[in-house]
Amino acid sequence: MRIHMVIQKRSLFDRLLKSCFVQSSACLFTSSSMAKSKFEYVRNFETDDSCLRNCYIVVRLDGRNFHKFADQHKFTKPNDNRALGLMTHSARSVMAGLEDIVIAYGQSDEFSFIFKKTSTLFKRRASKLMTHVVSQFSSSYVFYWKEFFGDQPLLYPPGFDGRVVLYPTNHNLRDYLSWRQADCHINNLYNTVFWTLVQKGGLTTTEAEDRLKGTLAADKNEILFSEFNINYNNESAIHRKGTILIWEMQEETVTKRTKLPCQEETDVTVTRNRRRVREHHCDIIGEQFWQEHADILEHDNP
Ligand SMILES: Nc1nc2c(ncn2[C@@H]2O[C@H](COP(=O)(O)OP(=O)(O)OP(=O)(O)O)[C@@H](O)[C@H]2O)c(=O)[nH]1
Ligand SMILES: [Mg+2]
Ligand SMILES: [Mg+2]
Repeated sequence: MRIHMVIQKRSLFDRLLKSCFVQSSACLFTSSSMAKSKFEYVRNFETDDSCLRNCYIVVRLDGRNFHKFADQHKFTKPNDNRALGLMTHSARSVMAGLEDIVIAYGQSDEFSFIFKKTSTLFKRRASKLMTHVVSQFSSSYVFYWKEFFGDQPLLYPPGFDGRVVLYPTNHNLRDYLSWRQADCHINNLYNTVFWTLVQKGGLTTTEAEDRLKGTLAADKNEILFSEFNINYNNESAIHRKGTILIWEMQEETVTKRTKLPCQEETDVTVTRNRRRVREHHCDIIGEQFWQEHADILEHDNP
């Protein structure tokens, strides 16, 4: 009985204390619109992560543990076009929402988004830029999953990591993109030979691995050509080169039904130029792509 009383007193005391606290803190917020709460100082713990001016801002995301994710969702080997299509569709959704992205490049489970040098989006704060890109991409990946994978259910929520890298010159940025495309080429050539040896050559995965140990690109091309009559250069460009997304002006013709005063309703054809994201699967290491799309890169600073 005594214990019960003590507990009751204690909870009454707690409630009183709580109500006092709520009233006093409410006071802090409402007494004057200029007043700041005593907690305001914690803002100062935030660090300034704004990206250096005059640099391209690259946000690269990459699927978390996609080796396992691909196995569990029965991705075809070495390349799954449903998976690549979904990656590209999600990247388009990122670009559509963030117009300062001038080019994006994707392969395998990764995508890089390049913001123009002069972008002032989110005050160039790295964390804001990166989280917007990665969250928009991730939610799109899940949202559009069924459109690409049909009856294959999504078994668990996939995750993507993100990083921000700054490149001060066009030369650096082009080398960055060349690095990613070279990576795509190296991995795809290896995977193509590896899975051809397994799927068409009847080798076990261990035997195929042993066979490829120490081989150069020329050796891999030779195995494909002489043993399987496959010319690697004729393999699909999306797998060899990856995916490049850029903005391009596209003429769009729409028919509108209009009615002028004192006239009957008529169909009027209107043509306008619209900015659209276009997909390419070409070489971006050489000069040609950059000459054909000279507006992507800004002039280097003097
Ligand atoms: N079968 C198949 N697997 C793919 C495809 N695209 C990506 N993957 C898998 O995804 C992996 C991506 O490589 P990484 O990003 O280096 O490795 P990860 O397993 O995602 O690991 P972390 O990125 O470090 O979390 C590849 O090694 C493949 O196993 C595809 O089209 N088909
Ligand atoms: Mg990954
Ligand atoms: Mg990867």
